[in-house]
Amino acid sequence: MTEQGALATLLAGPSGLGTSAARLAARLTAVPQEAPSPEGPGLDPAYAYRPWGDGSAPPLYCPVTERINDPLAVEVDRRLVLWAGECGFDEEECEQIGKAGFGRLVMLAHPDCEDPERLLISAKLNAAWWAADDLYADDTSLGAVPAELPPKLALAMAAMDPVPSLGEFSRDLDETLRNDRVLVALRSATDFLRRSGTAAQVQRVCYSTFAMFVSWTAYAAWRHSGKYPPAWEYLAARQHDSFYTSMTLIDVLGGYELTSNVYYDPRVREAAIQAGTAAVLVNDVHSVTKDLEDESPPCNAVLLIADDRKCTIEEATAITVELHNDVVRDFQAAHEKLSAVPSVELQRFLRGLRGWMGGGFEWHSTSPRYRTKPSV
Ligand SMILES: CC(C)=CCC/C(C)=C(\C)COP(=O)(O)OP(=O)(O)O
Repeated sequence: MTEQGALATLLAGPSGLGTSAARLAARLTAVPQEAPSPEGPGLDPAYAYRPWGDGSAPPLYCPVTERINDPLAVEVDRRLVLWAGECGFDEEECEQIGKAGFGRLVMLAHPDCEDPERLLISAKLNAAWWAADDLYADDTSLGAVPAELPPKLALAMAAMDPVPSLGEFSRDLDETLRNDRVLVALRSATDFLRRSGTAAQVQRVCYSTFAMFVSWTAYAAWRHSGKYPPAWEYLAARQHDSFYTSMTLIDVLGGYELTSNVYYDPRVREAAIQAGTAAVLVNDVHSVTKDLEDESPPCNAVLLIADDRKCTIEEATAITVELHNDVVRDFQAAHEKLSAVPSVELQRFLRGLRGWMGGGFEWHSTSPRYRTKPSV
């Protein structure tokens, strides 16, 4: 099969109702594959076993970090904090946003973007998502109340994806959208994305955010009832509440577009969800101490596995690391398979997913947000 044929095969998809998944799978396996490396996938120099935390847990198998440019991170964070103030966050909140280093996160996670203003697209959206996550969903000390979350998220959707006017019924909505700093941030960040992204890219960001919100409401129900779920159920929700949402911006920041039919091709989507899930498991292993400090701890893979298996946090951490490492290996294999497809945009995007994981690891390892408080 020619390389053009491989792309056509990838994009052709099933041809009608009743076409079985097996037929699609057969087509995809027809994509010519590179001979597997005799050393095995683990020795790809783009990946490494990376120690993390205090070094006592097993290392995370993770892509290496492609770029560390501290002056660029400082500049993105400077612009981000100014924007946060314009959205209505107070001085202390702006300081917290600056300290967390969401600008540094995007510098690390989008190695193919040099422009601080373009990086700001991702920095603003990530900061706005985290503000909603902390203030509405997770952090009891910041006023998050599980029973109040769903209606807040409905308004968050209206902020990102403006609804047409309904005359007098829009007045209160408009006022609320102007006066709540989280909603202002979500609206402003999405408007900023609209200046550079195509309609399809913007809507893709909105809808993946809304899917993430559904998972947040599941966590809220579990916290409200005090009936925490088994780990498998949490992980099913976590796959739609992952850094996949942040990764929807990879091509926007790279200055190209992965067209929707390629972006949503099941093979590409699977690889993207694997990357997002792996990256968010890195978040869960780094968040354990922070989450345990909450009087009603948010859901976290390590804590739920410990509860399920009646094991220690250390044992549950090791299980979570192993799960993460398997997901990364699955992503690596998917990337290798798709590397035969002759699409410059697809290849850049897949590399972008890998780069995001490598940057996300570095950020979690260094952000004060996940630094455990020194014991006194
Ligand atoms: C908030 C955001 C950037 C969304 C994408 C990834 C995601 C859902 C999170 C990192 C939020 O998860 P979590 O609440 O566990 O994060 P923290 O541990 O509070 O940083």
